[in-house]
Amino acid sequence: MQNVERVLISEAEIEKRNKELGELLTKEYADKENPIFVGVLKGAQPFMSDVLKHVELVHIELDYMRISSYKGTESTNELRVLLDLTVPIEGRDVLIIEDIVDTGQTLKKLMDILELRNPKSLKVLTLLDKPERRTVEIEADYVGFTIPNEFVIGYGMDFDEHYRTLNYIGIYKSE
Ligand SMILES: O=P(O)(O)OC[C@H]1O[C@H](OP(=O)(O)OP(=O)(O)O)[C@H](O)[C@@H]1O
Ligand code: HPA
Ligand SMILES: [Mg+2]
Repeated sequence: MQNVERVLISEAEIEKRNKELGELLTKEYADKENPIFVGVLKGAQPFMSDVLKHVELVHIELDYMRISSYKGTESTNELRVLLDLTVPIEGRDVLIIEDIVDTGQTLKKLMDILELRNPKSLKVLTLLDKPERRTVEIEADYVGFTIPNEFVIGYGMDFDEHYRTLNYIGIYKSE
């Protein structure tokens, strides 16, 4: 496929890991009273839907936020909240669901915003973690895969809004 240097994580590997993560979340959130899972749009959408197929709980509320910063392969350092939660999270167990933690700027900003609303707990699930690029100190609680310092596309992740529909994760090849 054009502009895919190579496949980094196949569809089958993603599926296998999603099942493990879903089963883990099922255990972790079974006894929580009023949990809410927050998907970060747009990138986390395919991962969130697929992982939730393996979460065997019916008492979890779902909501979404949208924060955007990337132009091409670089963070603009100008983070904007484009869509906010529709419900209060005070006193609730909140799980942020991300596709990737790269510099960590997006997650840091999101956590700062949500902490101010006094949740009972605030945890993070990310499909991918790219620790080599971190510019702020922040770690996710649950990680699907730790990846090298490469720009990735597919399975929700874009290069200028393209490639999100690939069913695998590839390394982007610039011309
Ligand atoms: O750790 P960081 O360097 O901040 O990068 C990670 C963030 O960047 C991407 O979002 P993006 O701003 O591209 O929005 P999108 O999900 O709509 O593509 C990704 O979905 C994460 O939210
Ligand atoms: O490697 C990446 N690919 C796509 N979007 C991203 N946003 C942060 N890092 C990445
Ligand atoms: Mg993006």
